[in-house]
Amino acid sequence: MITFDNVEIRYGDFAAIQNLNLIINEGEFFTLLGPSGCGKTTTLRSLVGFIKPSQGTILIEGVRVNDKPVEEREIGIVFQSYALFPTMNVFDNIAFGLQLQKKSKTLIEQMVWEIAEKVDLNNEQLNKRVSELSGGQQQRVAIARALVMKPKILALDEPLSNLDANLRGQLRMELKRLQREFGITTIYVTHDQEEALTISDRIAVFNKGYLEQVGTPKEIYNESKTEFVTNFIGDINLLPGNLKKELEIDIKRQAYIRLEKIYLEPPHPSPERYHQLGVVLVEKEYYGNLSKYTYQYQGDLMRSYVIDNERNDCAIGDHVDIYIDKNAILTF
Ligand SMILES: Nc1ncnc2c1ncn2[C@@H]1O[C@H](COP(=O)(O)OP(=O)(O)OP(=O)(O)O)[C@@H](O)[C@H]1O
Repeated sequence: MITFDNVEIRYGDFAAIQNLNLIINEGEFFTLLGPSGCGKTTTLRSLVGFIKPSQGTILIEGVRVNDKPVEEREIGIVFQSYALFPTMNVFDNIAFGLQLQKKSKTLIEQMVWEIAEKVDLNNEQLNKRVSELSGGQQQRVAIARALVMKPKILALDEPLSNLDANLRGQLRMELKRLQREFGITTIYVTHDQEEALTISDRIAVFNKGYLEQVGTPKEIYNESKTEFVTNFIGDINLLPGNLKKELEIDIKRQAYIRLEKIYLEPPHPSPERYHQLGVVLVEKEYYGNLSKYTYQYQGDLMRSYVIDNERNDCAIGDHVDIYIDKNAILTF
C-alpha cells in the first residue's frame, strides 16, 4: 500500500501539489490523470524519490520514505527522461540493473530471457541495438528493464505518448495484461482520459495541484464529483437555461448531460425517465461506427452520439424529437 498523507510539494515558492491525501492499494493499476501542469508527474516523482515533499509523509507499506534514496525504494521506473542506452544492445539494457547487483551470468541470462518473452521481445531483437528498434519495441525494452528487477511498484510516466494511436492501444492492453500477471502495484501518469479509463483500476484526477476525485473509471465518468472532472472526462453538453427551466432544475446551477445519454428513440419503455424535446438537426459528424449529431433547441446547441443505422439516418434541417435521460443529468 502507498500512502500520501497531507503531502505538499514545492518548486521554490510555487506549490505544485497541495494537501494531497491518497491511498493506493496493493496490486492496483492506479492512474494519475489531469491536464498539463496539474502536478501528476510531480506526484509520481515524489513517490519514486526524485523530489522530496516540503510537507507531509509518503509511506510505502507503512514505512516513511520521504528521505529514502531512489535506489532503496524498489520501484521500477519507466519515464521518458529515464532513457535506454541507445548504443547498447537490448539484452544489455535489460540486464543493466542485474549486472550492477553482480548477479551471476547464468542467472542474468535466465532472468532477461524470461522477461523478454513476457514482453514479446524475441532473441533476434535482444541482440539488436536499441536505436535499431521501433518506438513500440523500445517501450517494451523499457518496461522489461524495469520489471526484471522484480520491483514492488512500477512507476510509468506517459510511456506510450510518442506512439501512434493503434500501437498505443495495443501496448496499453499488453501493459494491463503484464500488470495483472505480475500483480504489481502500478502507478501510471497520463493526460489521455481514454487511456486512463481503459487501463485503470482506479483513477485520481488532478487540477492545478489539487486532487479533484479518486474513483473507478465508471465512477469518474458517470458520477463525476466536481464540475472540473465532469468537463475533463469525455464529451458533455451544458444544459441551456430554457431546458433547465423545462426540467425544473435550479437556473443558478450548472447542469450537464453526456452525449450518449440523449437518444433519438427512448431505449426503455419508461417514458417518465426521458424528457422529450423537439429540435432541429443542424450538423452531423461521421465517425464510422457512430455519428455525432448537433441539434438546435431555441437558439442553443446540444449534441448526441447516434449509432449509425438506417433508422437513425436523419438529414440536416430535419425536425426530430430527442429524448434526454433525466437520471443522467449531473448538476453542480
Ligand atoms: N523543476 C521544476 N521547477 C519549477 N517548476 C516546476 C518544475 N517541474 C514542474 N514544475 C511546475 O509544477 C507544475 C506541475 O508540473 P508537473 O510536471 O507535475 O505537471 P504534469 O501534470 O505532469 O504536466 P505534464 O502533463 O505537462 O507533464 C507545473 O506548473 C510546472 O510548471
